[in-house]
Amino acid sequence: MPKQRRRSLREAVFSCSSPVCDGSGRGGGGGRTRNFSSTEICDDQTQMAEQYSGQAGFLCDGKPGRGCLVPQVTITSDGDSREITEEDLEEEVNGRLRRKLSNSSISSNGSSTAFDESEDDILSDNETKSKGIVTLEHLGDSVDSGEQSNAWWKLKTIVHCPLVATQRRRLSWVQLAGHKGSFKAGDEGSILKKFSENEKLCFERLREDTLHSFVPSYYGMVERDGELFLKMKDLLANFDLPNVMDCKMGVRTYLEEELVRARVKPKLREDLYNKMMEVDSEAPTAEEKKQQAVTKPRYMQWRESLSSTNTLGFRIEGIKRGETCNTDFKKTQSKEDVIQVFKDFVEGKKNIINSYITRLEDIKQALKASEFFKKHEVIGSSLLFIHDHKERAEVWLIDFGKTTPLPEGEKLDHYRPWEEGNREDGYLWGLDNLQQTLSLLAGE
Ligand SMILES: O=P(O)(O)O[C@H]1[C@H](O)[C@@H](OP(=O)(O)O)[C@H](OP(=O)(O)O)[C@@H](OP(=O)(O)O)[C@H]1O
Ligand SMILES: Nc1ncnc2c1ncn2[C@@H]1O[C@H](COP(=O)(O)OP(=O)(O)O)[C@@H](O)[C@H]1O
Repeated sequence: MPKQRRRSLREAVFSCSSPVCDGSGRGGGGGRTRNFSSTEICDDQTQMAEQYSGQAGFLCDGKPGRGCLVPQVTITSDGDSREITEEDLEEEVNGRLRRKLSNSSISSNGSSTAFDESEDDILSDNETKSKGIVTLEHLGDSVDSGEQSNAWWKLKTIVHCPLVATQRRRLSWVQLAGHKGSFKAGDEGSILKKFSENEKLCFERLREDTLHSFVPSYYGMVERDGELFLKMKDLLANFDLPNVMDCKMGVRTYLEEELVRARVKPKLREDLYNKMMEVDSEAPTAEEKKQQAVTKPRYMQWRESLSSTNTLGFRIEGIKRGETCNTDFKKTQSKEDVIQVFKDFVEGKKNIINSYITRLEDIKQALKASEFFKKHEVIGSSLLFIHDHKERAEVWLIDFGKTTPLPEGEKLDHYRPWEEGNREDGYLWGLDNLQQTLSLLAGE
């Protein structure tokens, strides 16, 4: 998700093109979240809950032999959370909201369009960098150090505790990709994702689209502790210790405008250079080594060519399987490797593979019928695969932070190869390949 998400509540409220909350009550109404009290869990876990309390969340790391930190969002110090309502509009008019939010960390000079920051504006602080930045120190006790050479990390402390189902669920929420600190726990069955104007608009448009039943329900904007969030259905909520896979779709993972921006005003990124070096110290060119930095498109293109993004039109970002989690798939490129990863993920269970195949076909039909899909460049969006031991299996479309509308009257077919200017994303080509991959697995 792009960094443009930090905008003031004022801008967000006034730029809202449709009613702020859908009024469906699906998200639990008042939006006040429930504190995870340590008295609700067994004594052994009290300390753990306190330790996690207030963290932004755990994130899978992606480094071989480094930790995967699962459920940060599940136990947060709740703070005050409320939905942004029509009343806020009035309060804003009366100038009171600003005072209420005087300690807010939201920037008050956010941009007016979704992606109009210069390269310089993008990501200068650690907090907003994407996965790979992990609050490892907080998970020390739950990581089995005997497995440090293994990309799969156990989450022993977390899942072996004698908790009731809801508590177990809360403790097993996982963020497999994306930006550290993006998510917080919402009230029952919902999660909060850091506000992005662009993603909000997508959610609003998707409500009216054929795709709506394949996208997490959107419950509107909420404000918590002075920060804005999008409230949505927690797709893991109805599963018992689910296995989860994030597959990033498309042949391209950056926006054309990011490319243009990098050309006009290149921003050399040391953090991306370091991420590159961690995977392959031979990857940077001599010049990049000298600069100890790369541009974002260069990094993104390298990630695409290393993984299956360019060759298959999708890539595996991360997996949680049982008690373990792995985001070390940066070099998973060949069809055979991808099949093997899926095979391990579904533990060879045909029912699950078949449910996934059916669901993907339904998704494809919905995409082909979707007005939204025709008119949007879908970049960086993922399919989230979820199943559990009862062999329930679902696939959902998530992450619309970089899904952008085309100019009026233009359409994409999502199959054509990308050339700069045509804005094609290869989404359907990737979906065909994904379906084919699962069919090959089903036929084994
Ligand atoms: O997966 P790794 O190799 O860590 O690279 C990440 C992902 O591509 C992020 O996309 P996503 O959020 O879809 O996972 C992207 O965020 P954007 O979505 O903002 O492009 C990050 O850009 P920066 O956040 O600029 O570092 C980039 O560093
Ligand atoms: N609605 C949801 N329900 C459950 N998990 C989710 C949901 N949305 C996102 N996630 C988890 O969070 C991760 C990152 O989400 P994403 O929207 O891609 O964040 P970002 O915009 O920071 O890239 C996903 O890989 C998935 O594990």
